[in-house]
Amino acid sequence: MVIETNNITKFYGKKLGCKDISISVKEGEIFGFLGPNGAGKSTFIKIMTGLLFPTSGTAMILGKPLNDISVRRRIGFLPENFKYGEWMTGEDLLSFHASLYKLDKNFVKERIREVLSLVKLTGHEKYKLGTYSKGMQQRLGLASALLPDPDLLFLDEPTSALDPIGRKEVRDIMTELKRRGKTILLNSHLLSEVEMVCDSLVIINKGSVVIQGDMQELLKGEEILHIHAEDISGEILNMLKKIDEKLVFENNRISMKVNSKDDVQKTAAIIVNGGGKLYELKTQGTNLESKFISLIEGGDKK
Ligand SMILES: Nc1ncnc2c1ncn2[C@@H]1O[C@H](COP(=O)(O)OP(=O)(O)OP(=O)(O)O)[C@@H](O)[C@H]1O
Repeated sequence: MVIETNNITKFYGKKLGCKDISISVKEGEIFGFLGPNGAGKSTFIKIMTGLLFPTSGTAMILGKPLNDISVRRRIGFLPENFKYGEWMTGEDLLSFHASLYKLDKNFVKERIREVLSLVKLTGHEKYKLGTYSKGMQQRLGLASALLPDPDLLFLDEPTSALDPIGRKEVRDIMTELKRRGKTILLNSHLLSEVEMVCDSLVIINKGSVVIQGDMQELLKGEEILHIHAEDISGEILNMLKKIDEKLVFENNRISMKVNSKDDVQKTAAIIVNGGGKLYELKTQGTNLESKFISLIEGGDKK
């Protein structure tokens, strides 16, 4: 495991930041770290990157305990809403960060050339940051986090301010980094994006873990069936309600939950054998957004 935490808890005085967070992040995966505003995500990321001390709990990062300073060189961090001086050029910024990372001077130029190429900013390094678009600034932030060639990257909302093209560019970089064997912990509110790139995820709410696991596993199972049919009798409806008692029937359209492929086939048979005219039947898997909302809202009602 690249990250293994054990009951990480942080109190700011009496105020809870996060509580008993135990997660496992595997090598080479993109791990989604999700939760509503104020859930405790930034608190946890700050603890992992050494910017905050936990009140209690332990963690191993890249095989070393949390407070081991040697690990910091192997970690890259792109904070949320970072802001750099507009008067600097891209090259100035990367050189400055390379000196903070204490990179070998003989190797800095070559490394800057590499990270610029990775984030597709080659040729822009002599321009001032004030002339960069938000997408370019974000990619430069990523380039800076990549300078020490980290094994583990923490990305805090890397695409929230970007348009769809900018998001795709950052997504492509994440995929390329994963291809190179890097591990990424991604904090994002853009759930469709998380669904596209992440292998596993954790959702936290009010400081605590609500659910965690493999993305495919978490989204497996329940599917929604959308049906267009005419001549749906009360008898057909009653039989369909045995599959989903909360189904919705309106204007010759039925939406219902099914748990297996068998249920899909059974549904079609009930309609056709009952004399209904079936025009369309399609399945839609549970998406991360609906799962997220049901978990968070369900938790709030408790
Ligand atoms: N420096 C601080 N002092 C006191 N309370 C804090 C501090 N930083 C965060 N908190 C509190 O800790 C809780 C978790 O905040 P945190 O910023 O970690 O959440 P988050 O999930 O990152 O939220 P967002 O998605 O809005 O960035 C919140 O209730 C917040 O008010």
